[in-house]
Amino acid sequence: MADAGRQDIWVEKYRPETLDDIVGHEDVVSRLRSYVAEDDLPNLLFAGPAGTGKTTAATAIARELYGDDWRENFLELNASDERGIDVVRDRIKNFARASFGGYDYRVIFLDEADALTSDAQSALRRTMEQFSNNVRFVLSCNYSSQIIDPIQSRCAVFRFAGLKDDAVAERVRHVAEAEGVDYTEDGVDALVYAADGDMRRAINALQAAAATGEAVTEETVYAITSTARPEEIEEMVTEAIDGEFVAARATLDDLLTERGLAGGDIIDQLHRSVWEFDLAERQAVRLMDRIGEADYRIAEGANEQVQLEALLASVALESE
Ligand SMILES: Nc1ncnc2c1ncn2[C@@H]1O[C@H](COP(=O)(O)OP(=O)(O)OP(=O)(O)O)[C@@H](O)[C@H]1O
Repeated sequence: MADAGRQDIWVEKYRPETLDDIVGHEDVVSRLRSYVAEDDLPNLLFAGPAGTGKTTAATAIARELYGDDWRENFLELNASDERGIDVVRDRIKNFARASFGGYDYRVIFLDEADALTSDAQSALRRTMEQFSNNVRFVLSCNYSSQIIDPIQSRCAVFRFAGLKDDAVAERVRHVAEAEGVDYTEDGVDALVYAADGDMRRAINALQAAAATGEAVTEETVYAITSTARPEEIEEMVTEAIDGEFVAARATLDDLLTERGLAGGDIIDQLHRSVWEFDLAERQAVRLMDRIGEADYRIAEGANEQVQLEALLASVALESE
């Protein structure tokens, strides 16, 4: 039953089962494949943004090492589990001590390892040492810099970069075709743009767009994902650069209030597009500087609308 439910979710249904099916990350996959071939797995640290295949790679390794027995020999834990490091440690201990069905070691995948405090990471390091004979750890995090050195030095570190647009597009087409979804090419482009390298986001958006019962087009995708079209962002910036602050502010207001976009997402989109706009280099550099400032202030809790308006105002003032 539970499995049938998971199959309704396309990101699960189309999660690659083997290392070969993982899209992108060719170097990472080939190094992982050689560990599996030699049945000699070190502890691993996977670092990179969400939805790029870290969990998928860990489960693919387990499937390849243990075949049909993979579920009994693979434990997935989330480090940010609110019950804390003690519960995580207890579960690791129980799993590592249970009897082994003929394998030398089991694999524990610890997601969001960077959510652990340094004290909790030190405790984890001791646990890793305690079970180094019969457990291999795969730790997953967004930023390896958040992982304490003694853990990093005990792991082979792999970087999962955001996925390339071509890779996302290809996979999205594959899923759409397998599900018999009608789509347009501009719909795929919009999915790729909205996903920004995150395959989970692309496939989830595809499923949500397909659920409308209409063809997956640019319009449906931008509406569903609360993403501004690149042209809208460019229009807003161009207005500011031309000194038309009132018009730029109205475009911003429309994105925030009518379309319901989050200020942080607009900053991200601006950041991605700066070098694609038709701007003189000096203007692009100035804009980048303002984006950095607004991003920092928003992250510190400042009002998003005020920060974005201030960004546009400073660009508009420079045009004079
Ligand atoms: N490289 C990839 N190739 C094919 N599909 C992928 C890839 N990366 C992600 N996916 C798809 O996106 C879904 C989510 O990926 P996964 O759980 O591996 O992400 P993650 O990197 O572990 O993210 P998080 O850090 O949020 O846990 C998968 O179920 C799969 O459908």
